[in-house]
Amino acid sequence: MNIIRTVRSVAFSSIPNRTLSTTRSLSTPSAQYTAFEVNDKTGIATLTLNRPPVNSLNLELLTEMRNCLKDAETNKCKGLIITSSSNSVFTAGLDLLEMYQPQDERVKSFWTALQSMWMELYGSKIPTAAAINGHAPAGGCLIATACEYRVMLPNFTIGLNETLIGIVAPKWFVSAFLNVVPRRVAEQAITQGKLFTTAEAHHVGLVDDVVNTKEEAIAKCEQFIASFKNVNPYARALTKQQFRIKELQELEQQREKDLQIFLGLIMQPSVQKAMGIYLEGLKKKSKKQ
Ligand SMILES: CCCCCCCCCCCCC/C=C/C(=O)SCCNC(=O)CCNC(=O)[C@H](O)C(C)(C)COP(=O)(O)OP(=O)(O)OC[C@H]1O[C@@H](n2cnc3c(N)ncnc32)[C@H](O)[C@@H]1OP(=O)(O)O
Repeated sequence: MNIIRTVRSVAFSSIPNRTLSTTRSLSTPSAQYTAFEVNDKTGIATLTLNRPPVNSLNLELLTEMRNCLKDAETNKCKGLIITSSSNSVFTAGLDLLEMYQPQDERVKSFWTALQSMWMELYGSKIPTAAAINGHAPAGGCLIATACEYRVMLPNFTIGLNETLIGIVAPKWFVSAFLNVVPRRVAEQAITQGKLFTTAEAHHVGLVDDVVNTKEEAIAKCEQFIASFKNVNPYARALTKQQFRIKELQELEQQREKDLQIFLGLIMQPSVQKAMGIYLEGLKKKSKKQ
């Protein structure tokens, strides 16, 4: 048994407030794209996405995220904060290269990993918060809306822009978005593929707060998590479940169908063509910078 395994077995509810070190890493030695740390004093876990240049969500990153989410719950962390190691991108959403001219088995594992990660995050028993310290299009917005609280830094963008790429945001992407913004705003924005600026996102309620630095964003998330300190965690988890069970059950029961719909859509020649053009545009823009 290595040190990391020993740490993993610690339940944070049993750690007194006066532990010596500030944070401890729970990342597995094989973690490539994430850093996962727990603050000894608060018991709050921070999952930092770290896949330069833009944290695009590939199979490996999604799998690591899911493992961290499970660990946070198993270790009875007081809450979980998701953030990014980049100064300008929270996550660029799904890795388009996983869906463009994909390999059969890999693309299936990729979508299945996305479903699993989302169900783990959306259904997490512990309080979850997103410190959005950069752009959060599409899959980035999906992660943010799966959390219970969002705080964002100024002058970035967030939203479900799938229609601009010629793809469709699945129902479970939409339902989480609908939890935080009014239906009318959601329908218009998602059909337009609208990316909201931070200020617009705050105005429509897509993010709860706006702050100027990553440190302030983390502090806001900690405050949100601390707001449950007098609440029974079991009662809290069951109450949260009542709000979220419908979407979770729906996806759980329809996982295979959802996968087949995804494959059917992305494998259409017109969709592949649109994705290719979009990727080309991103590459051209990146070369100009
Ligand atoms: C009847 C129907 C029922 C419903 C059916 C549903 C079926 C389901 C269908 C499928 C659903 C899929 C859902 C998809 C969700 C997604 O998340 S798709 C991804 C969407 N993401 C984006 O559009 C963001 C694109 N990226 C950007 O806009 C910018 O990169 C940025 C995030 C704003 C950052 O800008 P900047 O810092 O300037 O970086 P760049 O220079 O642009 O990029 C650097 C390199 O990274 C590459 N890249 C960027 N984003 C991605 C990405 N998402 N995937 C892969 N690669 C990406 C970019 O090309 C650059 O590469 P190089 O040129 O090689 O350096």
